[in-house]
Parts: sequence; structure tokens; C-alpha cells
Amino acid sequence: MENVTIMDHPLIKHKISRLRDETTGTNEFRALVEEIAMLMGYEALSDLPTEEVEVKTPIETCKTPVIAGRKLAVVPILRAGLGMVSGITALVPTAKIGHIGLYRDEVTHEPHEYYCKLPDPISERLIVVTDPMLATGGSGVEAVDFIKQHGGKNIKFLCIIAAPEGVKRFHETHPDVQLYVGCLDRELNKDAYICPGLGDAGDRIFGTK
Ligand SMILES: O=P(O)(O)OC[C@H]1O[C@H](OP(=O)(O)OP(=O)(O)O)[C@H](O)[C@@H]1O
Ligand SMILES: O=c1cc[nH]c(=O)[nH]1
Ligand SMILES: [Mg+2]
Repeated sequence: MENVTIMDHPLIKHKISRLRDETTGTNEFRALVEEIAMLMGYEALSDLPTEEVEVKTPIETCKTPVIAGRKLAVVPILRAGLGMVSGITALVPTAKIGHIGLYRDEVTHEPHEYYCKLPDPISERLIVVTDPMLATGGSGVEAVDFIKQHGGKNIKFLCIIAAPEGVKRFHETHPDVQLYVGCLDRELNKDAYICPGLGDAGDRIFGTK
């Protein structure tokens, strides 16, 4: 599928396996989510444009590349997406941060919006949306709908674990958005949880039940 990248790096694989383990506690879980986001961000930002600037080293003056004009916005889907933000801002500290609050109804599994605040104007920025889980795809699709309604055009979506159903729905709805997936899991269960997955990402990051 064009615009869908499944990560294939042993460090990401190892860290995702640690995330899955039900005995992994909140501290380690949070650190792992941040590290995986950084590794995935490194890959997702590999096409950032650069421009040459002049720098004087202790030896001589040279032309050397720096990240060019394009500004970055990181937009986590609350709550769980928050856990990935620091991994991206470690790479690009000047990034602005927007927030989209969505929760999934436990019965219908439909996403409900409760908050949206994006850097303005969003249209000029490269937007990296973060959410560890892409299950039915409903939350991811709705978040990107909001961003596009606000004028966002250049969007990448980073999720750590996805179900095939979610990838299909997301890609069919937003084929222009580059989707990066840490690991593609088997399927959804009847409660729309990802199998084998890691359980409820938000609860595991924030230590709630
Ligand atoms: O693809 P979907 O079927 O929409 O499911 C994925 C969504 O579910 C989780 O959020 P949740 O509703 O648990 O909110 P939380 O982050 O506040 O826990 C997860 O972080 C995604 O946002
Ligand atoms: O498996 C899942 C599905 C949705 N949200 C989660 O946190 N985990
Ligand atoms: Mg949750």
C-alpha cells in the first residue's frame, strides 16, 4: 500500500515486545513509548528538506546542510498520543504542539471529540499526528478529518501498533496521509481491542484503569 510504512528495525521490534508484556510497569512503558516514537520519528522525518548554510568551523568556512523552512507541528490524539510527543520534540525541539481530544465509546467504539486546539495557521506546517494505537481506525480518521478542516495538508500519522482493519480504513479515507506503523498486529477482538496488542495504551501510560 502506497503511503503505508511498516517499521522493520530490531530496536523498534524489541521495544514493542517489552510494551506488550503485561508485567511491564508504567515507568518503563512510558519510557518505551517515548523511545519508539523517537525511532519512528527519525524514519518519518527522513524526507525533511535541507538547505545549505555557511558555517565557520575552527578550521575553515564551509557550506553545510540544516533543516529548511518547513515548520513542524506534533498533534497527539489524547490521551495516549501524548506519550509519543517528547520522542518527536527531542528530534525537533522547535515543533509546535496541537491537541485533539478523542475517546472511543466503549459500546459503539465510535470516537467522540472533546477538545481540539491546533497551531495557527496549520496549513504551512508539516503535521505529525501521534497515537500509539490504530484499532478500528475511527479515532485516527476523525483526527485527520479535523486537521484537514482546519487547513492541514501535509500530514504524517505515527502509530506504534495497528490492526489490519484500522490500516485499511485509514488508508482508504486518507490515502494522501503517510502512515507509519511500528507493528501490524493480527486482528481486532469483539471489543475492538488489538490482538495480541498491548491492552489499553492510555491506561498503561498514565497508570489508570
Ligand atoms: O482506532 P480506534 O478504534 O478509534 O481506537 C484507537 C483509539 O483508542 C485509544 O484511545 P481511547 O479511546 O482509549 O482514549 P485514551 O487515549 O484517552 O485512553 C487509542 O489511544 C486510540 O486513540
Ligand atoms: O487495543 C487497543 C485498541 C484501542 N485502544 C487501545 O488502547 N488499545
Ligand atoms: Mg484508552
